[in-house]
This record gives sequence, C-alpha cells and structure tokens, in this order.
Amino acid sequence: MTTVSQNMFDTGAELATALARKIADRLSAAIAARGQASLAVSGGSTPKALFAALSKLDIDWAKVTVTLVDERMVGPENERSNHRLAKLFLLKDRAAAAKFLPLFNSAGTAEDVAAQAAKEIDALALPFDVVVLGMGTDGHTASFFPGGSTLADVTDPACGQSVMAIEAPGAGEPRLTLTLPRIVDAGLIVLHIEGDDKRSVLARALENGPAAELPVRAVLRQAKTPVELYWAP
Ligand SMILES: O=C(O)[C@H](O)[C@@H](O)[C@H](O)[C@H](O)COP(=O)(O)O
Repeated sequence: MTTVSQNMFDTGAELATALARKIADRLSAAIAARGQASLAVSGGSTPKALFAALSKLDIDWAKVTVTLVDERMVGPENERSNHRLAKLFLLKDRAAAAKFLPLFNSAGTAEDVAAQAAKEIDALALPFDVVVLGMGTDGHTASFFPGGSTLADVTDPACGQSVMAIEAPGAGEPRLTLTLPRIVDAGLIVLHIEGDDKRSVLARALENGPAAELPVRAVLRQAKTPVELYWAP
C-alpha cells in the first residue's frame, strides 16, 4: 500500500521555511553520524523559494554534497539548466560552501554523459540522505516522463545504473535522470508540489493503475520510507 506523509501549508513561503528546516536537520544529523551528507534536488520552477530558504540555514555545508535528481542535456550557462538553477538559488549564502556534483558533462552522447555521471554518483557515500522530487501535471517525477524512451529501465527497482538518459514527448531536450533505486533508497524522500492541479494528479497517482501512466507511481510504490508530501496552494 502506498503511503505518503502529508505536510500541507497555506502558502509556498510557509512550506519553504518548514521544508528547508526539515532538510537542514536531516543533513546535520547525517553529518553528526557520518561526517558527511548528500542531497539531490529537482529543478523546475517550484523549488526556488525552498532553495533560497535552505541556502541561508546555518549547517556545515562544507560537508554536504549537493547533486541533481535530473538534468537537461545542456551546459550550466543554458537557461534550461538545473545546474544553473541550483547555482542561482541554492548554492549561495551559507550553502555556497557545499560541494556540487553536476549530472551534465562533456562525455559525448546523452548515454555517454549518463554513464560518466553514474560513475560519479556511485562514488558518493550512498544512499542519499535527502532527495527532493517535484512532479509535473503529467505525473512525471525526476525525468520519468510518460512515453519516455527508457522509462521501463529508469523506473526498474533493479536498475543497475544510477543515472540514465531518457527522451520523451514533453521533456524538451534529452534528459539525464537518477534512476529509481537511487531515489527510493534515500533516507528522506520529499515530494514537493504546489497547486490544486498537481494535488489532483497525485490523488490519481495514489490509486491503482499502471506506473507508466503516471510514473510518480514508481516512487510511491517502491519507496523504502514513506514519501513526505509537501504541498501548498
Ligand atoms: O528538470 C525538471 O524539470 C525537474 O526536475 C522536473 O522533474 C520537475 O520537478 C517537474 O517538471 C516539475 O516542475 P515545476 O516545478 O516547474 O512544475
């Protein structure tokens, strides 16, 4: 049975403050326990306020590795880049001291880039302490897009590669995405969505039906810990 732990807020600002604190506490606990912590964040427009709130919190950021849940196949200067988004909104203020691991690199094709990124992700002390997911109104999360070229592989609980390339109608450029195992074995899995449309899509995703139709279902059904839903209007 899929379970989500619901954290509902009246405004995006209130959500950002509360979620930033939750993430910071989790990262600090990991640092206290193991001397380091890891955080994977999604891109898009929703997380900007969260990133700004998190960047100001006083934790030992020098011991935190930040990476991306997914990335477009573009360089960090491109306005479509999630690396650029993280640099602009998260990796500043106190969080500027964090180590950042991009998914995009100059290895060649999307598949080559994904293979290189996978090597670098696998060199981290896994599992991730915190993974922050968004969701599209088509039910995609990470770059698990409906109709995606490698959707079955990237949502396979036994997927052997930590990062894969995927192309899909509606995804724009080819994408690089963490695969399901890297997401569902995280210590804290957050699904941060805002607006009534996405709330309705999530309600549908929590019902029976194929994961391929609403790929966020793959996370909801395989998560090793209850997914923490953070929602505001
Ligand atoms: O690269 C991306 O676009 C994100 O990682 C993606 O998975 C995002 O979380 C959803 O598309 C929601 O995006 P919005 O927050 O812009 O609605």
